[in-house]
Amino acid sequence: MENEKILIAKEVSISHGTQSVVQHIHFSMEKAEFVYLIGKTGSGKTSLLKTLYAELPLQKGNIQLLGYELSKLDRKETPFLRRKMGIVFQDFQLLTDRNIEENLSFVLKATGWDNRNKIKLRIGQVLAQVGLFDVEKKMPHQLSGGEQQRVSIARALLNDPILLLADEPTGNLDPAIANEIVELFIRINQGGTAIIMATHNHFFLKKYPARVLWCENGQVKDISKEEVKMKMTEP
Ligand SMILES: Nc1ncnc2c1ncn2[C@@H]1O[C@H](COP(=O)(O)OP(=O)(O)OP(=O)(O)O)[C@@H](O)[C@H]1O
Repeated sequence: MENEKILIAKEVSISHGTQSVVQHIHFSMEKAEFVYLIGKTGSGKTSLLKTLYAELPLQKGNIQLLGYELSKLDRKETPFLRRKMGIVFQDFQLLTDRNIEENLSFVLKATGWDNRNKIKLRIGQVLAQVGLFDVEKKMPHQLSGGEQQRVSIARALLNDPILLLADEPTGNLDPAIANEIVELFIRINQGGTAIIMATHNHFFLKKYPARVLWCENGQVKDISKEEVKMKMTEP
């Protein structure tokens, strides 16, 4: 269906104890959209992504996400919501004592996969999707940072998510590798997966333009290409 909304956030406020992070924000997202969530350190990007991933309970407002209403989410429903999403972190978060195949099969087994051949096949598919071959038996430390981030993206793709959340996924990578990772996200998005990529790096906006949600002063707002240009020239 065209213009199908996968996320509708209304009157959402997020706080940590008495510290308010964002107030009364509204935004929505359609199927297969690519959205940058841009904002300085501390502006609330991670808190918003954690709320979407149901890691932080939604205290104020409503978020309809992939068929669930987060303000009414039952704890038992959380794994089912998460199965429709993938998440990628700045620091990869691979299990350092297991090889790549074991890192990925761990997630599949935890989400109900039990057929060894199907598990092997799926792992090969997602690794190929992120451009990695013959890495199954390697340990995370035997891979470069960029390769480790590709593995973590492969892990996020295992259950064919509708929405991928990426929190500063290029923060630990040098610029050339960071560009390759953004290009990979764009390819994944072109395959139909919606993506929210949080970053404080404005340079991607110029090279890879897309919709921008700007996070500043407790607000999260859609901004136009012109506003993006103006913000990028601000000191
Ligand atoms: N668990 C927590 N307890 C208390 N305050 C928190 C917690 N997590 C974040 N904060 C505060 O909330 C505000 C928003 O933080 P958040 O991590 O969401 O911002 P961010 O835009 O993702 O920043 P960064 O780019 O540094 O990750 C900050 O002032 C931070 O100190």
